[in-house]
Amino acid sequence: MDICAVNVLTYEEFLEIFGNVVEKCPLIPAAIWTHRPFSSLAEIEAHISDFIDSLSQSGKEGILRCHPDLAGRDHLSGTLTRDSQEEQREAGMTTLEHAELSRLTRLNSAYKERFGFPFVICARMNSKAAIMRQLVERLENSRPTETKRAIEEVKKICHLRIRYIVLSDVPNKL
Ligand SMILES: NC(=O)NC1=NC(=O)NC1=O
Repeated sequence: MDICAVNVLTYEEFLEIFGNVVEKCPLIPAAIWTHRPFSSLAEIEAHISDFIDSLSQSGKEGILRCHPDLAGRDHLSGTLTRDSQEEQREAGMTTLEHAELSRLTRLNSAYKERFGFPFVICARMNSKAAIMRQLVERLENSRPTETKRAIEEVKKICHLRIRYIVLSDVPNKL
């Protein structure tokens, strides 16, 4: 799907395809629809990034809270979105040993306790070991630093989801 094809989509088609590029935040593509026609996919990503950056701290935390834990409740209950399910599978989150799962669950809880939002990382860009390492390291961050860091990960996830949509031409449903 090239940018010309994107620009002729109706709003409903655009939301159907791009609605989940930021996990469970269809408001964001709904909002940047205003800026069409887009000159490139990079421009779509730039508008999404600008929208996120314009949010208050609580708005940014809201986006982070829309993300499912890695190997967490949504994964265990089979209610992950298709995107998250695929990303978590690729990062080895669905084949954790019992001890690995226990440690990840404990660290995820400690992280959420400290920051009030879940640990978010672009799973497709990290191995299982790298994810665990980052979780331990980022637990030590200040809240402002960690909010910024987590939002950077949200943008990386968004970037890969948009690329996947364009390259695979597969509609992106919630
Ligand atoms: N808490 C998370 O980092 N979740 C996720 N990262 C991804 O790349 N996909 C997810 O579901």
